[in-house]
Amino acid sequence: MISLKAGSFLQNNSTSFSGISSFSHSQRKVSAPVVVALNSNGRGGERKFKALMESTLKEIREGASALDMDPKPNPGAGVEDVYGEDRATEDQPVTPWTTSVASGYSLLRDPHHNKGLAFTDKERDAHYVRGLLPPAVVTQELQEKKLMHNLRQYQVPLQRYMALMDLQERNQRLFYKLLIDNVEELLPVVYTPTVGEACQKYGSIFRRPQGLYISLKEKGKILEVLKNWPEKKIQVIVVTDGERILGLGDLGCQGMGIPVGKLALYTALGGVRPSSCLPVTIDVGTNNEELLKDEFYIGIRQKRATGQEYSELLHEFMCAVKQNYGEKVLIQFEDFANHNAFELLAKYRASHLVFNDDIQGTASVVLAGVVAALKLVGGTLAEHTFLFLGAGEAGTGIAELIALEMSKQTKAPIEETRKKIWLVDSKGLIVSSRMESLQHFKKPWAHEHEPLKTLLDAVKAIKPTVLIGSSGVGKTFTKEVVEAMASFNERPVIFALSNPTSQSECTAEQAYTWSKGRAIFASGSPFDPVECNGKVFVPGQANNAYIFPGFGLGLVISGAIRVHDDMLLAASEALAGQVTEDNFDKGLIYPPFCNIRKISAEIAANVASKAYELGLATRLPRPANLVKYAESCMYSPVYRNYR
Ligand SMILES: O=C([O-])CC(=O)C(=O)O
Ligand SMILES: [Mg+2]
Repeated sequence: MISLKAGSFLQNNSTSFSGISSFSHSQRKVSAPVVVALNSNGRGGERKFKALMESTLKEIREGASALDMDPKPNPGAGVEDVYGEDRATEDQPVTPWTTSVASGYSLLRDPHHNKGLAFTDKERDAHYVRGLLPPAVVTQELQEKKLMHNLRQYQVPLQRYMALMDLQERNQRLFYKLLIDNVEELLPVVYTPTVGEACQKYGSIFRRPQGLYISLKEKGKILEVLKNWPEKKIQVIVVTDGERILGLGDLGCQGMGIPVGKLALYTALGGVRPSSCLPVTIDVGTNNEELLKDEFYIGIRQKRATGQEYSELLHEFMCAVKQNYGEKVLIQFEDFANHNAFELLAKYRASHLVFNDDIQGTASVVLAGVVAALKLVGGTLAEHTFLFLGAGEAGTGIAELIALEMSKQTKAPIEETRKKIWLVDSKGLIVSSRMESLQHFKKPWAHEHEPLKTLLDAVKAIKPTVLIGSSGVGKTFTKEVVEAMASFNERPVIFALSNPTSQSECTAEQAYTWSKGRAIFASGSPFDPVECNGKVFVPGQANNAYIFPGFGLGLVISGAIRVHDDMLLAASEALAGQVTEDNFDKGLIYPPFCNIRKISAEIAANVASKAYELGLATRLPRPANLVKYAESCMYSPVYRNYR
């Protein structure tokens, strides 16, 4: 039994040699190695293993609990916590059935436990790392200071990205500490816009796999592939098929940067622990000719599979995930092309815990921004008129959520409230005479109007109070468009949502100068503050990064089994509620990102509360104070002491 377990450890971890050698270390001198208890459910075949291990592990168990657990409140003896792990208590210590062992050199090479120069002298002795490090012992804070200093030396954003990815591979806790403490500075590096460039060059900068690759070659074997992933307790999966990466189009297998980046934010911004996160890229080929010809391309070299071949692979994936991780694992769809995104969401929302960030997350964050903006411009939602450029996932997703909220507020049927919202696509204003040729997700927006070809014509005819860009095409909010908005609105609300920065419909500077400083502006990718007529304007970042980490945390802590639209409204309400008077005074419609963990806890609590109300939560009893509970569940990147 032991050899079987050791074998599977060998198979699943590239540290095979160290696994064996330090395991024998552990038999020689049991208090020496770092031992990590992964699970204590004592299931089936593992029982025997547990019994066999029991005597050996007795002495080293103290060390185990020091490493395994985050310093969090104990929800009760023998109680499974939200991470599905049993917590040790005085009368009921954790009894590990699976161990992985790392000490000495392999400990320094293990990003989950490596602390670099922060290993104390005692730890260096106890864990066989003495002499493997230079003599200085430093704090995590000093390491952080040094890394930030080094990062700032790089002028090229992609170099910063690569340095951060290296850090994540080297020392996970330090990576998250850096990200959490410097969120405003580092978000544009690990996320939009730099992550877009990283995906474009992913084949060249690829060093180590950071997630699972499921290609057509894995058809029929997806369950096995999932089992190859070293972590077993997965709670959040972000999956892409790479067909519409940000506004950059089809990047095939190189879209992996997106799930990796999104999940880094799940941990840093939402506190979901890194070991519970799984990035996945489904590779069904790419229609990107340049990539197909690129010798460094890392995906399968063929045109995209479509139709039955595509949906069978996706279905196998969805079933395997549920079979392997259960009902409560969240699957976040990210950057799928429109045609698949809507279909996948509709197909799986009743049977799986699924969430499409581009449709639903973006909708929730924009609704929050619009609600906050109304405090500055006045009027209720239903008193405003909305015009979108772009009728894809983001555009129709936002439009629908705004219509839903309007309908809740006014009690008017949603068919009525939709009439306050107009969409322009590549063929012009969406109107009823185009109904026949429209894709199904555009049909609800085909209102009675004469056909109009351009955005400018539509702006002049519809006279929207709120203009939202979600087209993925940059520079489309021209001077004429912004000036037209400013001609009939005292405070035009303008959201340029497309990512990365190169695809933004206009820049912050353009919005402010062309509107003579009157626009209330937010964008998907970050822009620096702008000075206009002697005044400084701080643009908002209407990015789904405000929502998905807290939203996911809310689902996790309540054990939700399905996503309901009311949860999106709950998330949106919580976010809008975090904008302070002080923020409004500065013209801000989103709270600053530096408070994001607090914001995420509020969002999580509101979402969890809705899950309980709707009877979709399985974690019982409901914690009395959901905000406090959400905060207590958040991952802390502070180093642990290894006794
Ligand atoms: O990643 C982002 O910044 C927002 C997003 O989901 C997208 O643009 O597809
Ligand atoms: Mg996206």
